[in-house]
Amino acid sequence: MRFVSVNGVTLHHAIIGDPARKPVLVFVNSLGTDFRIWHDVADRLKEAATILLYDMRGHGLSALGGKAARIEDHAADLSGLLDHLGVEDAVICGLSVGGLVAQALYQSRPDLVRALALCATAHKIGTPEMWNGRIRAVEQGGMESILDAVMERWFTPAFRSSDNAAYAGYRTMLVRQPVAGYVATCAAIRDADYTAAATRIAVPTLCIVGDHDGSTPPDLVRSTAALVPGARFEMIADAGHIPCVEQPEALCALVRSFLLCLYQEA
Ligand SMILES: O=C(O)CCC(=O)CC(=O)O
Repeated sequence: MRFVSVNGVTLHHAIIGDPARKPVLVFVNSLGTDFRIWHDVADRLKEAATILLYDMRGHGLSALGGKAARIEDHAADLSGLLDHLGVEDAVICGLSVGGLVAQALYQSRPDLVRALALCATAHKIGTPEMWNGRIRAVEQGGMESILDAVMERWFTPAFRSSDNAAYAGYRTMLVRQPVAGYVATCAAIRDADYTAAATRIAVPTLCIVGDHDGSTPPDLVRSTAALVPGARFEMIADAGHIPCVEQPEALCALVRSFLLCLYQEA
């Protein structure tokens, strides 16, 4: 467990392996989660890559930061963290809003990005009306008020069984995220549109989605892949919005073969 101050924000992160060793694989969490969602994936991929995990500001043990952060501010946090660690070229795997941050990082600091693994994410997520409604609900009723609806988008019915302890754990993860961090990140997603930027991505890109994803459905992720020149699209069976939790083995197989192609070519 490590902490560093970047752009005046304390970021909680963890490194598995030596950051000087390639490839470095960075995982960026989704809205309402923290880097523990990557545990099963990191464990499986630690032989293939050095792994960097961090909590986006306003989530997990990272600080909220002093102002309403846009996706570009989150990308600046990530570039600051990579600069601090001396990582010069990394594969960025971002889940949902984490994938928006990955796209923003590529826009602002393409020198840091060897490739993109865009997981359950898109060039644009949701509508302003949807995000404003979500923000209002959380401000008025707290995280509990959205819990059941979020879980239906995140996980398949099979995972949402009452005797699944992991399901209970991820419910707790969501309700324990700070309201201020959650709301600020909803606003950042609402205001982000990488449609034009996606057409200018010139690094290898893998777009992945779960077949039961209720937050960024397969057709949306497929349309993002179609915007990015040469991007590959893959769908994982029996997974909702958080395939790193529900189907870590399938996700790892895709990421492992992506890494293999990248570093064999180099
Ligand atoms: O997961 C994200 O980062 C944003 C997409 C979303 O709305 C997730 C959810 O359904 O709560």
